[in-house]
Amino acid sequence: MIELHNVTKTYANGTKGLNNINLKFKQGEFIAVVGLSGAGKSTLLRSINRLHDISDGEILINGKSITKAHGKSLRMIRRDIGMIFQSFNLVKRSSVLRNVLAGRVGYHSTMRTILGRFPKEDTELAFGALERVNIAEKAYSRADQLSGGQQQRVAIARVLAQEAKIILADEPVASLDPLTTKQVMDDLKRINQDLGITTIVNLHFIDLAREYATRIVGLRAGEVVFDGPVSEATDERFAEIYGRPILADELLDKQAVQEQRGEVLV
Ligand SMILES: Nc1ncnc2c1ncn2[C@@H]1O[C@H](COP(=O)(O)OP(=O)(O)OP(=O)(O)O)[C@@H](O)[C@H]1O
Repeated sequence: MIELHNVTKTYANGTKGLNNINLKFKQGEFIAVVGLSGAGKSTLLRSINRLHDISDGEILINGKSITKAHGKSLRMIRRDIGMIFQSFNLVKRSSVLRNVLAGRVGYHSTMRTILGRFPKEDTELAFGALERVNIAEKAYSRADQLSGGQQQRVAIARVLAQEAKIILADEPVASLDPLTTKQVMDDLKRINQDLGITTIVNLHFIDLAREYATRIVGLRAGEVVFDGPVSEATDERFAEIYGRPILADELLDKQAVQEQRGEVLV
């Protein structure tokens, strides 16, 4: 369970990234967070694993306050939370396997991980993770020799090797083409269903959010303006929330169709 109680994040320049947010996410949920650019989606995800310190309120992860934790207890809470980024965040010149093993650093001493001495069980875990996202054959390739979709799968495998109980994915498909986007979203969904990992994904495309999530949270100007099941997250409802109709570039399928036809997006 992830609980946000009256969470506000004010940046140093006075901008309110989040304004008095209250949310609860149950174990195993697949949540899509949607909203226009600047709505606070990244701030929300980065606050949950405390990449950002919040200014007010409290965030609890399985009953433990990540807001108040420090030292070893903070590291222990963070070990259960895996992060996936738009830009993959791999060590490009390292092998795929080494990148996936990086998910194990929270379990060992710094010296051991610097020397790259991971136990045999970790290597087995890493291969299992790569198999789950269907790229075990790439284990010894250099990360930067892989396509964007494959690199994002390595990032997913790294989170699996971490044995994370929560996955936070910040626009994980924003750098990918529509076909690869669906493959990566399929991986995230399968992992969510097979392993019961709570998954929170920031998405730009509303139709993609509807296709994969079970619950949608809509943000506007740092506030929750929608929180409900996919069935209620209609284009009409979002048009109301955004104060204007949904644009083609907010729908993946429409965008793909228009791109194929060589049409200009409106
Ligand atoms: N480091 C920062 N300093 C000051 N303001 C920031 C900082 N990071 C984000 N903001 C502001 O906080 C608000 C929320 O930003 P955030 O990046 O969370 O939005 P977002 O919904 O993820 O948007 P995008 O899809 O463009 O990434 C915006 O007004 C943004 O300009």
